[in-house]
Amino acid sequence: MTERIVVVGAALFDGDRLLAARRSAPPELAGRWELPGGKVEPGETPDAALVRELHEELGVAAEAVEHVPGEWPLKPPYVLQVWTARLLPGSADPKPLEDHDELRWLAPDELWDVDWLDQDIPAVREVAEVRGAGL
Ligand SMILES: Nc1nc2c([nH]c(=O)n2[C@H]2C[C@H](O)[C@@H](COP(=O)(O)OP(=O)(O)OP(=O)(O)O)O2)c(=O)[nH]1
Repeated sequence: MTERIVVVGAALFDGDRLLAARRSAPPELAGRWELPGGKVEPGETPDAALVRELHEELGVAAEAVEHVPGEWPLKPPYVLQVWTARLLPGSADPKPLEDHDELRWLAPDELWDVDWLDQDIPAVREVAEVRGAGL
């Protein structure tokens, strides 16, 4: 049995704009853009992990909204799952506190203006589809 560890990525929306985060580490990922998030810890639900990671990495209070169908392989044993998310009323604005050195809110026509990690491209495409479908 191979071990499988879920990494949750947040498709954090403000209206129709999606937050993209530029990684500052490790060297092989630095400079590329991703959905903020991280590894689900043992005993933790993915949506709780997402709320925790968004607080640690961006300093925001957010909630998971919907699971985006699909699962994308990362470097084994990791797999990426994605939830849409939104900021709670009164949350601070996101800041790149940990793991990232720049953030961008992308309008729908700017979705492909950043250099996403290769493995995030199919996930972002799926996010765009479910949002287009009115999720
Ligand atoms: N968070 C996140 N990680 C991703 C994405 N795409 C992708 O390949 N990864 C990779 C980068 C890392 O190797 C791994 C997640 O690591 P992480 O550094 O974000 O997770 P973490 O905060 O829990 O890490 P740690 O420092 O506590 O170990 O998944 C993505 O869209 N979001």
